[in-house]
Amino acid sequence: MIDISTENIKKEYENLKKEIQKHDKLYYVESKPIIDDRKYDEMFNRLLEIEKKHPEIKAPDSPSNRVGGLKNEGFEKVNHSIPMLSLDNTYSEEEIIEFDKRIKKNIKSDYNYSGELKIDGVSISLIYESGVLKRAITRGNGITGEDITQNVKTIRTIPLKISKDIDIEVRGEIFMPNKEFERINEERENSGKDVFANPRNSTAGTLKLLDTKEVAKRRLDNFIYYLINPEKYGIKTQTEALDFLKEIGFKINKHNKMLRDVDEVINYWKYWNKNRKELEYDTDGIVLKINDFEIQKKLGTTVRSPRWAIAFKFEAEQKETKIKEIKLQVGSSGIITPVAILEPVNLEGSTVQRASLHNFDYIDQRDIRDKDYVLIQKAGGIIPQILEPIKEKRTGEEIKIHPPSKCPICDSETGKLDEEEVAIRCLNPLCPAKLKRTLEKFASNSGMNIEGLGPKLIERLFDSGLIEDLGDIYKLDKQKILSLGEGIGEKTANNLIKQIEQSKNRPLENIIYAIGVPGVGKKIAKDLSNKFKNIDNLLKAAKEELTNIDGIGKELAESIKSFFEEEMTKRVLEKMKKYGVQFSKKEVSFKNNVLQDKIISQTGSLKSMTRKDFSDYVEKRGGEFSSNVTKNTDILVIGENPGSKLQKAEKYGIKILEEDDFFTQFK
Ligand SMILES: NC(=O)c1ccc[n+]([C@@H]2O[C@H](COP(=O)([O-])OP(=O)(O)OC[C@H]3O[C@@H](n4cnc5c(N)ncnc54)[C@H](O)[C@@H]3O)[C@@H](O)[C@H]2O)c1
Ligand SMILES: [Zn+2]
Repeated sequence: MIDISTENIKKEYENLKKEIQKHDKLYYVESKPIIDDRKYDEMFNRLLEIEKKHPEIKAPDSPSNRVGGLKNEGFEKVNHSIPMLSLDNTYSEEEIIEFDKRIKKNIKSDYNYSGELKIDGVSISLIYESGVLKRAITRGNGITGEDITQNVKTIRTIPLKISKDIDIEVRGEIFMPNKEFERINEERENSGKDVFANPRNSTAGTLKLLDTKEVAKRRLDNFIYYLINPEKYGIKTQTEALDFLKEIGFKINKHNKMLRDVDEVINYWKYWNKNRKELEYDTDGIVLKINDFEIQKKLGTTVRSPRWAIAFKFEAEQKETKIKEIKLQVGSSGIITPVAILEPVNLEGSTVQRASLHNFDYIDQRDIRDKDYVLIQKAGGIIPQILEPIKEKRTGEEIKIHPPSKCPICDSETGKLDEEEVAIRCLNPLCPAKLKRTLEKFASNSGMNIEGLGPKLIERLFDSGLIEDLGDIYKLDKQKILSLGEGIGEKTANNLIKQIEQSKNRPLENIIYAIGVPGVGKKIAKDLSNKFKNIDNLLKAAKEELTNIDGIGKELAESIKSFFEEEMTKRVLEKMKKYGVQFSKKEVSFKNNVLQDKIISQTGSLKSMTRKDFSDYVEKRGGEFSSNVTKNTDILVIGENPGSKLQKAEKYGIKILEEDDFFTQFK
């Protein structure tokens, strides 16, 4: 006879296992989860429950055998000195009380807890030899991790050297502050890339980057919370260990607290459950650790997690609301972003009435439809996010959202710039939506800096037909401006004309930024200006000349070239030229040209000046500063801890000079 209930359990188990494996991959490998942690934890706990009751059906490849963590090609695999474990977790007070009871039963002596915030980041092991940081390893599968030392060295709050010349291994969490998370996601959305679901995924994604320079640009931070082999330093408790770590130079979370009993634990949890949004980083619970290391040892660990610690997760507030409408917004680069307009609800202290749906893949993966009831939450405690539709509430009136084939503003064809992009764009270069936004950028401080030409006025100039492209700004005269009527007097008109006149002499880098070349921000605009000196050279630039510039890859080079090849760009530039806009870099004559026409690069940190000052130093003497080493580099200057540029320079046979020698030779 077949036992139906066992068969059913088996089926449930297999499905759960597959489902968890799928989400593990999305979460750990791709940093792109599509369900929230609570849902994941529910599935995982159910899996554990089944395995406990029916050990005979436990699969050898069960997710419960692995600790999980980030895995990626391209980094060296390293074994951990002792395993890096996960933590058991719970969402309920009862289970915390249970946990404490279990401890009490097993331990006869007095004990207390170290209460710590559970920082939602990526765990890291740091190895110091004679006080110097030698290695930084990810958790990986808990036994073997990956060496990401170069990336970790870019984090300013991780000491490269500690205050004692000792051998030591410590562990902690690398995280991305919420502000930085917001900034990066905004940048990604604007350039057509997929966004990160939360700061933790953004941290994981960043640490996996193969380009260390790119990592350095994202301001990661850290807290250290473990000391390996504390007895070596005569340390007996977790609280002492934290003090010691702080003393020798590590960053420790200042909200850690010694807790004497389960009531204090629950109060600590309650306090932070309520107040965590005041923190500038994301936390997803508290971690309780038995304070005394002797007791920790007695309790021991399982393959997955220590028995002397537990994570008590916060309630991420989730609310239900209804999508009133899905609006399509067109940005300055033509990217079409779907935005959900919601029935207003209060979520963690503020009213939420809209949430970006980011792109059409996001909608598709979660099957979100117009008029759906949806579950919302704040990512990193700040940005409202639609988690999932509540399918049970569907009435049949919900409308599936498809990527538009026509631009909602100008009705032109839409498409992708390249296969890897998730974003859909309006392909019409004259699209009014793009143009209004481009005009705003054009007039902004970093662009042509035309004070008084703000979004409202742009809108009016545009709607009245006075401006059809960027060049038309220079055709404006007082008469035309006054013809806009209401609210615009002599004074405003005169002032605007004066501002427009002055803008004709802005530096070349401002112009390059202002005309809105897709993917060209302030920094690249500056590099282009330094390299090409005038717009005609830039128009003629070969792709290789562009990719030689730091930060310009093949794709960007292509998009720059195709921008300048467009008829519309040429027409606009012609028009601007005709009306007297200056398109050359103003050459300053140097008294001292010791570095004339030389390309100088630098690696390692200099004693005497910052990188920025060094680059100015070089430029003031007629040279060109380049942040990477190519065959064309003339001199590489090396400071402390030189990086891989040194090997590159050696390979190309480039002249290498120590800092002091360089400054004596090229005063
Ligand atoms: N949404 C999804 O699709 C999905 C998929 C896989 C995993 N997950 C999430 O990932 C979790 C599993 O990841 P995990 O194994 O890192 O477990 P975890 O994040 O629940 O807890 C363990 C980790 O907490 C961190 N931590 C932060 N502060 C700490 C402190 N003060 N002391 C000690 N540790 C501290 C450490 O990195 C430690 O490894 C799951 O609980 C789930 O929420 C989600
Ligand atoms: Zn359009």
